[in-house]
Amino acid sequence: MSLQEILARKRIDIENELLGGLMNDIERRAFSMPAPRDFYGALAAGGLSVIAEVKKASPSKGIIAPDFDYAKIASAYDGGGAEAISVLTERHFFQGSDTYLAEIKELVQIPVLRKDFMIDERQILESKAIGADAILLIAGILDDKTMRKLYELAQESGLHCLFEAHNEAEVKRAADCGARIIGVNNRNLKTFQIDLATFEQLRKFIPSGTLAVAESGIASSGDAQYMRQAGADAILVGETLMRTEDPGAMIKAFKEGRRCQ
Ligand SMILES: O=P(O)(O)OC[C@@H](O)[C@@H](O)c1c[nH]c2ccccc12
Repeated sequence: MSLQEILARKRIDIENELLGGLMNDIERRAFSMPAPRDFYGALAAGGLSVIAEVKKASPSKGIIAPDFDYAKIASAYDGGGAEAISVLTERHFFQGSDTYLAEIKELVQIPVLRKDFMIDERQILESKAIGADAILLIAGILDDKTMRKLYELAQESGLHCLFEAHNEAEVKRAADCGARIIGVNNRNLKTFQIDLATFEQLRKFIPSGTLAVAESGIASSGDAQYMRQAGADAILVGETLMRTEDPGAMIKAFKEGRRCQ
C-alpha cells in the first residue's frame, strides 16, 4: 500500500461525503461550534509537551489496538498529563473515524488534533464541524499554493495547524508559509521507514519562535529525552502509547525523563 493509494482513496471519500447538500450541513455545524481550544498555547507551556495519539491501525503495522477502547485511552492520556490528543480520522488505512474525534473532544479538556490527509479546502470546515482544534498539513503531499490556502482557511476557522515535514526543503516551505508549529516526521511516508535522527538533522532549519514537534517512532523515555535534547518542544507518540498497559504512566515518564517498563 502506498501513499498514492491513500491519497486516491481520500479524494474519493471527499467527493462522496462532501458533495452538494452535505456541505451545507457541514457549514452549519462548523459555524455553530464553540471557539477551538488553543493547541499552540498548550504545546508552548514549557518542558517537553506530549501529543498522545489515538490510532487503531496503520498501513505499516496493521492493527495496533484490537480492543480499541478509544474513550478509555483518551481519558488515560488526559489524566497522564498529555498536552494534546491526536486522533486519526482516516478510515481505510488507519481505521479512524470522525466520530472518535467528536466523542473524545467531549470527554477531555485539552485540545484535539485531527490527524488525516488534508488535501481539499472542504476538509477544513469539516474538521471544525467535528470538533477539531487543530489539523495536520503534510508538506510532502501539498503544493505551496494549496498549503497556503488550507492554512489561510484554517486560520479563518480558528484552527491551529501542525505542519509536517520530512526533509529540509519541506521544513523551509512550511516556515515560508508562516507555520508556527512544525513537526518533523521520523517516518518516511513513502517507505514507512523510521529514522529517529531525522528530527535531530532537521531541527536546525525550524526557525526560532516556531514550535518543533518530533513525530513517530518514539518507543521509550530514552527516545523522548533524545528528542528533547535535540530541541523538541513536543513529541507526538502513537503506537507506543496505544500498546502500553498504562499510557498515563508512560506519558509521565516521557515528560520527566524517567525510564518506564
Ligand atoms: O505511532 P507512531 O510511530 O508513534 O507515530 C505517530 C504519528 O507520528 C504518526 O501516526 C503519523 C505522523 N504523520 C502522519 C500522517 C498521517 C498519518 C499518521 C501520521
